[in-house]
Amino acid sequence: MAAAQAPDPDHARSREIDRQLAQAFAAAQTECTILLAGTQGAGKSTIMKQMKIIHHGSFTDEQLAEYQQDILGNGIDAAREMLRALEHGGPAEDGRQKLTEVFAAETPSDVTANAIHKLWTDSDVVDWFLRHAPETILTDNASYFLDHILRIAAPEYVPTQDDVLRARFNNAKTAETTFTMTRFTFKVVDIGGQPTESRNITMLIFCAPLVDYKKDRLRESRAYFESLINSPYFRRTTLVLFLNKFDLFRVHLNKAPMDEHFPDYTAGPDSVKAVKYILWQFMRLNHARMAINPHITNAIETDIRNPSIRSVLNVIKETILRGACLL
Ligand SMILES: Nc1nc2c(ncn2[C@@H]2O[C@H](COP(=O)(O)OP(=O)(O)OP(=O)(O)O)[C@@H](O)[C@H]2O)c(=O)[nH]1
Ligand SMILES: [Mg+2]
Repeated sequence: MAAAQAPDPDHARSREIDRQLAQAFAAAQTECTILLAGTQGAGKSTIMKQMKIIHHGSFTDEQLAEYQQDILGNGIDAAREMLRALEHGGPAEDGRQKLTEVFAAETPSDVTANAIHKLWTDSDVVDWFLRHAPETILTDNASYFLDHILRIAAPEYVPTQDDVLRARFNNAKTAETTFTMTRFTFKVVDIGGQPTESRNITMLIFCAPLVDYKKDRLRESRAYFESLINSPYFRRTTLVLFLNKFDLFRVHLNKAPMDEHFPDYTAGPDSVKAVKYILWQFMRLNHARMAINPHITNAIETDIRNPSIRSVLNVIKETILRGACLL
């Protein structure tokens, strides 16, 4: 039987140094700054909303009520998008004409909502959109707001958490949030599409919308990613890549094959292979050879059985705390 090993004095000393460093670190830096970056519509504000929900609980009724007008605005924008889409050979010319007149005459009202609902549920319109898949023609969650237009236009309407996560707002409401864990305050700042030269950033989360594979916007997203991750300002920053909007991506893949946009892609409509290909497109820009943690995300997911953002955020917090020797 092997003799019990004597404690290694070097190891013990090393642990003690780690402990002292951790204490010094904790005393010196109790605030971690996390930057959220990405091109327009990538999902930064939505991720920030999820962080708020996870750390501060669901929105209060007062907070939800504040979003009422903006969400109705999302419904009206979605209806205008529907009209524009139907202009390209779509059916229901009379219904479209009627809705156009309502828009010209009315501020958003019951009449408007009824006219939108009537056109959106017209059987020819339903068939036409189903043939094309509404998610691929209309932006992001427009079809959700069209489905719910009567509810969100009702005078007594109070937004739900899902409505808030699916809506688009101007950045003023969600540009910064803080939450605490152990001795740390996490300050999350949405820097939008603006490159930053901030120092002492603990983590940079770059958000890339997978659905942009169909547009030049993926190129724009990659260029922004490349400039950030290779910047000397982030040499000591933990880098995270969120490949976001995976739910929409899966729908798009069936209607707009990847190889139509990337001739060298040959793995078909398999969404996992397609994501790996896009991930590779990002990773090959990592000239500075930084460690990058990629995650596939669906930022609107709140279902507890599929806690996409929640589990990713846990990994992120653990990574930060581990970096500070606190775990
Ligand atoms: N279905 C789906 N929609 C998403 C997802 N992430 C974001 N969205 C929606 O995409 C739209 C844009 O998301 P935002 O979070 O406002 O994007 P952003 O990056 O803050 O955009 P800017 O502030 O314009 O730079 C919103 O309607 C979101 O609800 C996702 O993973 N799945
Ligand atoms: Mg935003």
